Amino acid sequence: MNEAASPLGERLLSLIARLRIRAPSLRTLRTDLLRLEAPWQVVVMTALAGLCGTGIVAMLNSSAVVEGDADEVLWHGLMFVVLLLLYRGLQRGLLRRTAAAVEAALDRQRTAIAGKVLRLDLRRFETLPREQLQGGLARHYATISEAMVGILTGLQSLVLLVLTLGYLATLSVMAALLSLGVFFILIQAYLGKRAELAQRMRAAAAAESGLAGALAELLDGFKELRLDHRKRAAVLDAVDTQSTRSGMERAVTAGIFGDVIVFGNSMAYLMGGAVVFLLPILGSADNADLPRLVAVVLFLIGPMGATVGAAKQLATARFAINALKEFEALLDTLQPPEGPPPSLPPFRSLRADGLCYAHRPQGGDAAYRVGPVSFEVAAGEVVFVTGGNGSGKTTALRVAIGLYPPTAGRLLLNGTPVSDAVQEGDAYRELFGAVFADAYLFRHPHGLTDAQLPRLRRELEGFGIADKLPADPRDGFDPRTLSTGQRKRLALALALAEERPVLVLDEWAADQDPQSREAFYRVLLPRLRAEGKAVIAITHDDRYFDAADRRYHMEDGRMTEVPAA
Ligand SMILES: Nc1ncnc2c1ncn2[C@@H]1O[C@H](COP(=O)(O)OP(=O)(O)OP(=O)(O)O)[C@@H](O)[C@H]1O
Repeated sequence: MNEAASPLGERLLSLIARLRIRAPSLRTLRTDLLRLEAPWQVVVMTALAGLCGTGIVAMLNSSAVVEGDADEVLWHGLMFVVLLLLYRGLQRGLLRRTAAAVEAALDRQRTAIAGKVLRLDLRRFETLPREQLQGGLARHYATISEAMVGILTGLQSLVLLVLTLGYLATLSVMAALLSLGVFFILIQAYLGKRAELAQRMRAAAAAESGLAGALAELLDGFKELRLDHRKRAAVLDAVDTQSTRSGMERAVTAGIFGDVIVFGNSMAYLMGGAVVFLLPILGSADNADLPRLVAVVLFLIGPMGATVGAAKQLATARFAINALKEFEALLDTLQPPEGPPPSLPPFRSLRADGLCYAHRPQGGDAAYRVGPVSFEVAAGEVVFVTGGNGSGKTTALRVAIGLYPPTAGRLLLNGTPVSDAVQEGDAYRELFGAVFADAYLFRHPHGLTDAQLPRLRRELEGFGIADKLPADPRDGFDPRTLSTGQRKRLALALALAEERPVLVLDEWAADQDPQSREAFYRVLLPRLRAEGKAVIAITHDDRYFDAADRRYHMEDGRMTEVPAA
């Protein structure tokens, strides 16, 4: 579609992000318009719609209608119908076109941000708060979409307001000046509340994040909560506290907006009052003109209300657009350098030589250190990594397979040191097929080629779970319909089907029944060895330590080689 190539949506979003309501002066108005680079199609259509709207008022209010000249009335009536149709067509076109363009821009923005999140390395990804990720990938877009129609209608109303004021000036300059004065008072009232509004919106966003955290506990811990009424009460209490806080913040924000809107409405009536009661005193209008002037002023009330009402949507959308911008800027600072994808020689061996790594919370001291870690594995070898809970096995392997960057030491591939650029590249990480202890299963066999599907089927049959998946796994499956052990089998079958030279397994057999565990150590591992795979397996199964060619033991983050059996 045309929209995809057009930057209209992006320009509208940028316009909204930068749109500031401030005390108007000709100088700021001019620089604003230049800086905003408002898309000309939208400007032209808005101006035309505004002209039509003003024309409608002029027709309704023409002296001919007031004086009852039949021919003129007919002519003005026809003009009225034409203008009304035009006005409706332009408004509809404008709303549809701009809404579609903004949605397309939001779609592109979300895809770009998701791409940037996916390029992050694991260490940096883990530093991003969950709420910020949810906002940057989902919540803010909905907020902007919902605010869009109100903002666009408000912008149209503002143009209509200005043009109708111009029309009013042709009837009575003093009446137009009085109305303009009232409008300025209204803008000043909004400006007086702006700082408080911004502060309240930030507080509401923080409260919303707290609520999202409490709700995540309610959903993720549902099973545990079903078993314990005290836990349920505690979680409900947390949800209630956060929900009340969030609701209060929103109510205060709505109250401030409400004040502005109510003030705006009364100001609009004040405009009518000023014209009726002040103009004759100021001697600027004949009493005969007053009904026409009042009619125009009353007509201004609608657009004025819509313009003031749009201020809330504008502030909300601006807040969300700026939050997205900040999130994207943060992602940009965390992006790894783009290097040419290095091609690697066929895998023969991998050696870790004194690798070290420190878990470091953002800006803080190292929370936990792993290292030095040294081990070796070659094609056709099985090595085990053993050690107590928290001794650093998982972390050590994450460093070795390129998920965490080492702070010291080096990796050697086929005896050649692996450069930082290679270690950070996809080609290095794609040497490894992995089943993590908390393996995540996608609903489709992403990444598997057609040629790899027959192997997947064979492995699924070998694990006795072929009937749990559709005949063609590309049709998708629901991992929740599998037991814990079956999920691990599916994860291993998928990893085997990928045919990567090194297989990394984190306590894979821990969830398996005794027969499957026996088959894993006595049948599968020898088969993989015979296929020429290198296998690195973390295990606590001391009964089967003899199934490895070598065993490395970890204690307090340090790794040493010990006899396999
Ligand atoms: N993201 C993190 N930030 C800070 N510390 C962490 C992080 N991940 C792990 N740790 C710490 O690193 C240490 C090693 O964890 P690791 O998961 O590597 O242990 P493990 O030997 O695999 O344990 P287990 O056998 O229980 O799986 C633990 O003390 C853990 O608290």
